[in-house]
Amino acid sequence: MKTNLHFIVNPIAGKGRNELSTDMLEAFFPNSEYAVSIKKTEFVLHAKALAKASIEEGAQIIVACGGDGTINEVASCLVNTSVVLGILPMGSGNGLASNLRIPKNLKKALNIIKNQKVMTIDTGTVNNEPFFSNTGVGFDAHVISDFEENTTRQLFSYVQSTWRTLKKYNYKNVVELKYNGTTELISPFLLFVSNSNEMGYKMSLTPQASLQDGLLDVVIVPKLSRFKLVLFTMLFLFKKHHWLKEVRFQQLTALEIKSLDNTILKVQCDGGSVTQQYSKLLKYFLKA
Ligand SMILES: Nc1ncnc2c1ncn2[C@@H]1O[C@H](COP(=O)(O)OP(=O)(O)OP(=O)(O)O)[C@@H](O)[C@H]1O
Repeated sequence: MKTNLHFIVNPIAGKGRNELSTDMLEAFFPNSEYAVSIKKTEFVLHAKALAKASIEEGAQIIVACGGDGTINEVASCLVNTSVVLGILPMGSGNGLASNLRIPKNLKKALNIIKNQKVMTIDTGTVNNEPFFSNTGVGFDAHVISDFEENTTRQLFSYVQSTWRTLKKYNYKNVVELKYNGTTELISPFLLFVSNSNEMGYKMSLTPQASLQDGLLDVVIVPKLSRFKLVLFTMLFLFKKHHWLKEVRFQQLTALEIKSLDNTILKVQCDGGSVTQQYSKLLKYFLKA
């Protein structure tokens, strides 16, 4: 019986203009052994609808071709199913693919799919919405929110968004955190929850995180002085932010973040979808 293999391509991810040639796919996946289907996303969340349709069409492997946002949309539909997720990194940061050591080189990445090297990874949820790489409430969410308004999706756009956010970010929010039997109040600069050891572009707030350890790695950073903010940024670039005493790390399987002043929290989930994810109470869980 032929393997039913579907590719869902986000044409605007990364540098944009992403395409897959049928000829190239046929060379890897001959018609005699595979029934290949290629679908293109046309709008935000389209990958989700296409993945659901592919499952109904009997796909056994669905390949997300894009960045962490595309992977999130496709993989969300595959959790707790027997359908296998494939990844062709075509995004900007490609954090999850990099953590999984999936090369950006198309042919090498296709070889991994062809060899059907399958592994199981942990899945996090925030208010029941799955995430696979990371999510956050705080500075990262505001950077992503600014980034979403950019027309280009490249490293320079992230740098611009980070700079703009640094200038305007304020710390009015007070939130209550509940985890591991502890409750604390914090006015956060950063509350970053990660399953993966990479955010993209080889950068990481949680280099020690593992996709298979059954734990979420959380970085908690309170409001910082301007001097400490610059220091934090410099240290982060060299993965040395743990040198600052204000930076705390936790490993956990459940976390609750509650906005105490009734402010709606801005949330980023796998580097996108900020507008879908505003809430006053966020419940995070890890499903190993
Ligand atoms: N045709 C389209 N037009 C506009 N947006 C789209 C289209 N297809 C998909 N999208 C949206 O593009 C967004 C970005 O996708 P993705 O995260 O995969 O790329 P990226 O941001 O460049 O990469 P990374 O997340 O690795 O940095 C997703 O939120 C997705 O819903």
